[in-house]
Amino acid sequence: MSDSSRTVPPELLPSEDLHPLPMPVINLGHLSLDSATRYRVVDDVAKACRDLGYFQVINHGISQSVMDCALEAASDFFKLPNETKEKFASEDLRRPVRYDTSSKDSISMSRAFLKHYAHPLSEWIQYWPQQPPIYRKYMGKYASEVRMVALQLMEAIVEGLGLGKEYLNEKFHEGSQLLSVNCYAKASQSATTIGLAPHSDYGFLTILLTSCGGLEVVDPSSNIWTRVQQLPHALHVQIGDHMEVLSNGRMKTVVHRALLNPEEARISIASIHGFALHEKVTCAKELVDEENPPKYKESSFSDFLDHLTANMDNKHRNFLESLRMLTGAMVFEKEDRAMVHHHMLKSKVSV
Ligand SMILES: O=C(O)CCC(=O)C(=O)O
Ligand SMILES: [Fe+2]
Repeated sequence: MSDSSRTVPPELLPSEDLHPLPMPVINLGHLSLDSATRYRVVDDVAKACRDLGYFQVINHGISQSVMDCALEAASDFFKLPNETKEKFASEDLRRPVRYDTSSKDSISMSRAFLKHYAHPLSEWIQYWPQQPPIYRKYMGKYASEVRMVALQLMEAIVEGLGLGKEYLNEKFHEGSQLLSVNCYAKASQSATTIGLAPHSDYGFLTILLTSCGGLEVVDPSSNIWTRVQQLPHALHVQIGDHMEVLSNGRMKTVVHRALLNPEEARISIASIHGFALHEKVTCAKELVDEENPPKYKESSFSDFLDHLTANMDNKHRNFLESLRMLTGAMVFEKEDRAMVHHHMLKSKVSV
């Protein structure tokens, strides 16, 4: 990418439609086969996380009908009358359930979303919408199954980082799961095609289920927006801010956005996995040495929520940047990363 492109506003950067970059595909079922096969899959996951930060998983154990039912429950929720949905409207980021329409964000006008916690399910499900009647059952089933996928992936990722399969296992099991359930209008010719502005997710891992295309990710080697082409039955997985911190920068958070689909309205369900609310995430001490000093300050999910609240009016300041520790040796890397964060101007970090 030439230097001049650094001045182009991110929303005007073209998507790499003609030459979609290869998307690694991980067969999750192979993680539980013999140790040589597992080793190869762990290696593939580690490579995908280091080189790109995103990949797709197939053979993940969630049936198509469970995925379809979750999408149907979400779609039916957004069809409810506004008065019903707005009962969940709140500015308070710590509410168990929040409904909003993003209309305060200047470039995200066409998205409505519902966010709620999902783990432990028995604690949170009582707050979820009771309408449509299928919502709790279908979304609950998907939430618990997708959490199992996230736990298997976390094991593989920490193993791939050389930390061992059991690393932080208990904390991941006790961790939080946040569902971000999004509904985007069909693109109309007069309006902007951006549904959700560029941002990164705060957690370790996001697993995304969508009804049709619209997600784009920044390819880290070219800094070009890349359209994600979802394989049938696959789930899209991407690294979040806290994985960049844990891996001490070996893995990078993924900047992504959602465009409106010109053919149909779109539903997406992002399942974001992190530690429990007050549990601090630090750079793994095993990945810190003289050559690799810690690059980020410790932080928790709760710190992230505080950061969002404090920066409501300053969307230029993203969470990960606020954690970055600047020492002389890191100035280079900071410059290197400047382009990626350039994509996030005007962005909203996503809860
Ligand atoms: O709708 C999508 O494809 C992305 C959703 C997303 O990034 C989020 O909810 O954080
Ligand atoms: Fe996101």
